[in-house]
Amino acid sequence: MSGTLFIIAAASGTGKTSLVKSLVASDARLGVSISHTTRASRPGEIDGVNYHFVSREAFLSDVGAGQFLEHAEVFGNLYGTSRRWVEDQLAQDFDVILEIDWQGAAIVRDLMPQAQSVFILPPSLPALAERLNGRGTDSAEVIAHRLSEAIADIGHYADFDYLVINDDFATALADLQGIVRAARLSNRAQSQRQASLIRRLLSGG
Ligand SMILES: Nc1nc2c(ncn2[C@@H]2O[C@H](COP(=O)(O)OP(=O)(O)O)[C@@H](O)[C@H]2O)c(=O)[nH]1
Ligand SMILES: Nc1ncnc2c1ncn2[C@@H]1O[C@H](COP(=O)(O)OP(=O)(O)O)[C@@H](O)[C@H]1O
Repeated sequence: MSGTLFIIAAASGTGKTSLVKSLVASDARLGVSISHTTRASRPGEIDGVNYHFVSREAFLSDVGAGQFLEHAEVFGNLYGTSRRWVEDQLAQDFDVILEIDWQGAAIVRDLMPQAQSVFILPPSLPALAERLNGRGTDSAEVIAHRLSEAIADIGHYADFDYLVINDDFATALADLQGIVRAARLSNRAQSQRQASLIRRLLSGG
C-alpha cells in the first residue's frame, strides 16, 4: 500500500496555503511538498519552510537533471515539485499534498491518475481582492497581476475531483478533512481488494 497524493489548487489569495497549513497541522500522516521557486521570498517566509527559494539558473539546472515531478511558470516565476521527496513519502505510506497551479495539476494527473485533486473557490471576486490586499505581502502591481489571472485560473475548476468553497474557514477545513478521510478509505479498500486477488491467484484459484 502506498500513501495518497492530493493536489490542491486555487486562484491566488483564495486561502489555500492557510487551509493546507491547518490541514497538515491536524493530521500526522499528511505532509505538504515544499516547492522550489524562483520567486523572491515575502516578508516572513523562510527558505526551506515555505519554499526552497532558488535562482533561475539553479532551477533550470534541476529541470535538466529531471529533479521535478512537474514544473510550471506562474505569474512570471518558475515553480516545481521535488520528485524524490514525493516518491519517498508515498512509498513510506505517508499522504502528500501538492499545493500547485492548474498547469502542474494537469501534469501530475497524467503521471499519477490516482491522485485526488481539489480546487478551492473564493466566495466572490471582491472577497478575493480583499484577501490579497489584507495579506499585506505583495505590491499593488503583483496583486493586480494575480487578480487579472483569477478568472482564468477559476476556469479550470472542472478538471478537479472536488470543489471546496473557502467562505467560512472552519467549514472549508472540515470539507478538506472529509476529502482526505474518504480518499484514505478508498485507497485502503483498493489495496485490500488487490491483496485478496493476489492471494487467490497464488493459491491457484
Ligand atoms: N506548478 C506548480 N505550481 C506551484 C508550485 N508551488 C506553488 N505553485 C503555484 O504557484 C502559484 C503562486 O504561488 P505563490 O507565489 O506562493 O502565491 P500565492 O498563491 O498568492 O500564495 C500558486 O498557484 C501556487 O499553487 C509548484 O511546485 N508547481
Ligand atoms: N476563509 C477565509 N476568510 C477570510 N480570510 C481568509 C480565509 N482564508 C484565508 N484568508 C486570508 O486570506 C489571505 C490569503 O490567504 P492565503 O492562504 O495566503 O491564500 P493563497 O495561498 O490561496 O494565495 C490571508 O491573509 C488569509 O489569512
